[in-house]
Formats: sequence, C-alpha cells, structure tokens
Amino acid sequence: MDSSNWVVQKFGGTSVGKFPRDIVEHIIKFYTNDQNNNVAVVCSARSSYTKSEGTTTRLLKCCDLASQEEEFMHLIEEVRQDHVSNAEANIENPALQTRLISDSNKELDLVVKYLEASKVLGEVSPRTMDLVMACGEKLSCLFIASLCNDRGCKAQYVDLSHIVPSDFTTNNLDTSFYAFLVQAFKEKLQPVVQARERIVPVITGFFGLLPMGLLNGVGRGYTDLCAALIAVALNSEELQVWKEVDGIFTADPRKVPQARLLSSVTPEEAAELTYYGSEVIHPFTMEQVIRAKIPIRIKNVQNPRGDGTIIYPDNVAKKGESTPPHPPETLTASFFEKRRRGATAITAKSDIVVLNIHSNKKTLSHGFLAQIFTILDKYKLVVDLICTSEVHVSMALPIPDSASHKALRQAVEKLQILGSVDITKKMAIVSLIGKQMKQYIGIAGTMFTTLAEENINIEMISQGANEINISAVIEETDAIKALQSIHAKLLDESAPEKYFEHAVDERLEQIKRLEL
Ligand SMILES: Nc1ncnc2c1ncn2[C@@H]1O[C@H](COP(=O)(O)OP(=O)(O)O)[C@@H](O)[C@H]1O
Ligand SMILES: N[C@@H](CC(=O)OP(=O)(O)O)C(=O)O
Repeated sequence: MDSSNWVVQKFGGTSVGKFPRDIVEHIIKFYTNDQNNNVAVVCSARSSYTKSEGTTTRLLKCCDLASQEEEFMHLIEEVRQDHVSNAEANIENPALQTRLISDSNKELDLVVKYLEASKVLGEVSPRTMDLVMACGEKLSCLFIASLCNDRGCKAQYVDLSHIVPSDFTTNNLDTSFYAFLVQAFKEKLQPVVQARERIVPVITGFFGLLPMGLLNGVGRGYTDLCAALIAVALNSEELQVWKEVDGIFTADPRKVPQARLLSSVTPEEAAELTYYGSEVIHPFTMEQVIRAKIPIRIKNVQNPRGDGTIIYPDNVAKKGESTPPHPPETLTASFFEKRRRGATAITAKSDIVVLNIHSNKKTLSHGFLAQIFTILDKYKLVVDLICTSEVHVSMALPIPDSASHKALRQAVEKLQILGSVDITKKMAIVSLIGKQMKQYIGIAGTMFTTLAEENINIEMISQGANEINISAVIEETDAIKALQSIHAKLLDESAPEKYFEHAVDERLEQIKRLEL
C-alpha cells in the first residue's frame, strides 16, 4: 500500500449516531475508492440525539453514581440497549452482527466490573474514570469498523485506550508528551500502513490512560486532539473534522440565520471561537497539525461534497515549501477570504458569572491579585475575562454546572477576606473575533454603539491580549439580540457600507501617508 496520501477523518458522536451509513457509503468509501486516498477514521462515542444524552455523558454519570455508592446499572443497560439495537438495525451480515454485539457486551461487562469496585470504595479515581469513558469510543469504533466491513470496505478496529504505559508519569501535556504519543501511534498503525491491501483503520478517539485522567488533562472533545496526533503520525495531507454544519460560519447559524459560511479561518481565530462559545474544534488540536503544516478542514456529514472551512495560518507555507507565496495546493482557490472587513465572526458564551472584588486595602496592591488567583486556582475556577485597577478587580467566570457553582460559593467565602465581593449571575460574553481587526480603527466603536442602540447594558469590556478578540459581558437574555445586531452591522455581506465609514484600515492609511 502507498504510504503517502493519507487523509484523517474524525467523526463526532452525533454524526456516528445519526448518519453511520452516510459516513461509510458517501464519505469513507468515496475518499478511498473515488479519491484514491488512504483513509484513517477516528470516532467519538455515539450519541443518538445530543451530546448531553450521549454515551460519554451516560458513562460519566455512572462514575458519579458509583462514587456516591449509588446504583448505576440502569444507565449501563441504556448504553447496552442503544448499541445492540443500533447493531441490529445497521449490520446486515449475520456473522458480523453477532460478533459486534458480543464484542460490545464484553466491553460493557468490563466497565461494570470497574464501576462495582469503585462503588464499594465510594471513590472513582481518574484512571477508573478513563477506563469507563474509553468504553464509549470503543463501542463506537467497533460499530463503524463492522459497518465498513459489512459494506465492502475493509476496515480494522484500532484501540488506543492503553497506548500510554501504566508507569508513565507526567503532569504536563507538553511537546515531549505529544511527540511520545505520535511515535506510539506510528508504531500502532504500522501494520495497517504496511499492509499490501488497503485497510481503513478505525481508531478510538480515546487515547489514554493519562496519569491525570483524559478529562482533567484535555477535557471533553478529546477526540479532535487524537485525530490531530494521528494526522501528524501518518504525515497526512489533510485532517477532516466532520460535523453537522457546513463549516465555520460568521456566527452560530442556529442563532443568526444570516450567518455566512467562511472558506477559511486562522488557527488563532478557530481557537478563540471555541473558547468563547462556538464549539468548533478542541483548541489543543490546532498546534499539532499546524506545526506539521497539515490543513484542517471542517466538513458536513450531510453535505459531503461541500468545500467546508479550512483552518490554516495565512502566513505559513504548505508541506515541502519554504515560503507561502500562494494558497497551499490542497486548499481551494477561495482559501483567502476576499472581502474581509476586519471582523471574521461573532460568538456568545452563556452561563457566565461576573465577580467583582473591591480591596479592603489591608494588603498591598501587588499581593492583592496574587491572593485572588491563588484562591481561584484552589477551587479550579477559570477566568475568561478580567479587568483590573489597583484596588478593584472584575472577572467573568464560566459557571456552567453545579460543581462549578459549589466551587464559586466556596471561593467567594475566601475572597471576602480580601475585600467586598459581589457577584452577578446569568450573564453572557459576546466576542467579536478577527485576526485582521487589530489594523482597523472603529470596529470596537461600532460594536459598542450597536449594543447601546439596542438598549443592551454592558457590564464589562475586554480586548483580548492577542488583539483578535473584542469582548463585552452583557445579560444572558440579551445575547441573541446582541449577536444578530452586531452581525448585521459588521458581518453581513449586505450590510450598508455606511457602517464601515469609521472602520479605517490603519495599515493602508500608513502606507498612503508614506507615499505622499
Ligand atoms: N460560528 C459557528 N460556525 C459553525 N457552527 C457553530 C458556530 N457557532 C456555534 N456553532 C454550532 O456548533 C455546532 C457544531 O456542530 P456539531 O456537528 O453539533 O458538533 P460535534 O460534531 O462536535 O458534536 C453546531 O450545532 C452549530 O450550530
Ligand atoms: N466522546 C467524548 C469525546 C469527544 O471528542 O466528543 P465529540 O467529538 O462528539 O465532541 C465527549 O463527548 O466528550
């Protein structure tokens, strides 16, 4: 088999749940047969409807119940039933179907053993949680590999859940750890790469067991990172992340119907969009592939022939070239957006709490911030935005679940020693993202004027340190109105030019001045 020409395709949990036949018939088979690519597939755990009701969520709930010494078997049976009926509905060959059901049952029986032991102890260690969570990706990949074989596309299930040796110790997911993983993946995939006939490896997006636990180290969405590392290991031409949207839009198309599909975004923009509420791609993914000069393409399972959105730096050459004189060959001609007016996209993040701390001046100002961050760190609270003066600090914190609510309550008790503390709940961060914004004057002005015109009160303002993000904290109930109105003025193709009369391309102006 030719060892080059690899394409890595990552499928999310809801896509595996809703469109497995399309994935095999119109995507995997199309790229292997019609496009003559070597395809490697990475899957997340199956969700039949939404991620919050999917297999990973159910397995994590089992861990939660076991740690409280409570019964969890009803959830395991739900997962079992879901996968058995899915196998019966999709796998036609009786031998393949029987084998898949038996393999799936074995994996679930193993999970029950881990959970029973944890229930006795009343504690689930990060390692046990990883062992339980890994089952989701195992079941999903056993299924997709079986479906490929059922439909005449030779595939092999590849389990990465024990790729990290049990004596491996690290508390850092640093470059050397990623390099170790890439090497381990290369060795694991060697038999498939060197096989005489073409075989599609169907690889578990779970790669563990990590010393600190995959959930602690990487968080939900870890299969994107796994796919990126596989793409590097195979030196692939492209990493394709298949979703249920045509690509990355100027705003969430569910919230802003006028949102436009973007043909390209930079890795920094994709990361900011994900951090600030648009679940586009796990932010850890980009660095690995971009360093290896591999473009990422976001594509739609329901519209497989669409171009999707390319994530690639606008100033980096493609593989094998030293300069970036033109769009890399694998990218479409429309790679570079023609009409960029500064901003690329807008996003909103809900479940934000604003925390204000006013110093009682019993501490020197230089110790004030250090103490605040020590307390927040102790309770593992993340700060999305921060504005400070010498004695006053305002912070926007994502508080999405009951665990973070509890942590916030405990942190506030400690913070009160430093000064007066107040919190405002049910807020949202609205962020305008764009790599080219920094060279325009007037974009922030238009954004804030628009909010004022819509009668939306701004609680906090922040311009990200990387200058590609302008954010405002507003009430959660105003978020959609804010997205739509700012989009209409700064991102709609049909927006009247008058909205841009204050947005001056500063770099262009400087050049003009030099020429005079
Ligand atoms: N700017 C954006 N561009 C595209 N999708 C966005 C954006 N912001 C939010 N989204 C939402 O992100 C979701 C991602 O697609 P989905 O296929 O559900 O992801 P996954 O495969 O990771 O579960 C979509 O439902 C879409 O509405
Ligand atoms: N199954 C895991 C990992 C993952 O990456 O999911 P998805 O690709 O559906 O975001 C989760 O739900 O977190």
